[in-house]
Amino acid sequence: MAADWWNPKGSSAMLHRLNPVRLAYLRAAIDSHWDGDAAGFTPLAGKTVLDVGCGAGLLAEPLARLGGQVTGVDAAPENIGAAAAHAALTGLSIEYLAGGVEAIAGRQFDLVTSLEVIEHVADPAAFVRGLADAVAPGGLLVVSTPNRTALSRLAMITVAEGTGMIPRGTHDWDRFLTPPELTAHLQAVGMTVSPPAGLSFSAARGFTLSDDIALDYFLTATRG
Ligand SMILES: C[S@@+](CC[C@H](N)C(=O)[O-])C[C@H]1O[C@@H](n2cnc3c(N)ncnc32)[C@H](O)[C@@H]1O
Ligand SMILES: [Mg+2]
Repeated sequence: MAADWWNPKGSSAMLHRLNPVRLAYLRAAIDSHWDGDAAGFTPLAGKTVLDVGCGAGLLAEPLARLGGQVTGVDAAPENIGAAAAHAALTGLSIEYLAGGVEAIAGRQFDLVTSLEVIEHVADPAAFVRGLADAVAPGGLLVVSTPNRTALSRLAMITVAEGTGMIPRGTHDWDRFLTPPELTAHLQAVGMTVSPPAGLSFSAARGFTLSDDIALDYFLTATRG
């Protein structure tokens, strides 16, 4: 699967389709948190960024293009191999490390992202603690994940896995966290959490940012 990551029609097709929408969300979160200029090209200039569960770098690369000094970590070494190979092709300087968040060994970052990862981890409370510990004072954490609803079961398991849009067995619906559950995990480690933003899908418009959090959502949290 590692080599297939950057194929927009391959097994990560869904993540490719999510990318424009989640970059728009991240851009707005970055500009609002650091009071940036929404028209600037490099809102992350001078900022360190950690992307946890980076896969082959689908998000890490655009974050580097926004000016961030980006580190990506992923539990699967073959994904890190694919990520490093792709960054070399595109000429981007990104630090990639295999492992969980512990791979960064106590370092802290201005922006920490972990999109579509926590639904795959065995111990979400411990994972959230690791994310929070990696956020520098004054920093920002952005997480996205599927909600645990009848809609997410239908769309992501029955339809997406049933038709092969997402590889079968990718998701365990019972592990999905609702926004209140994920918010509670973040608050338990001292983070201040903003209300969730929805990532919804319609046949006519594809993926869009919306108030509808039934399918998938973002949470933004700050230290303090
Ligand atoms: C669905 S992919 C998302 C990739 C990327 N964040 C994106 O949205 O394009 C989930 C990734 O999380 C990684 N992963 C799962 N559990 C992890 C953990 N505990 N620490 C770091 N990476 C993890 C997997 O290897 C996989 O690459
Ligand atoms: Mg997932």
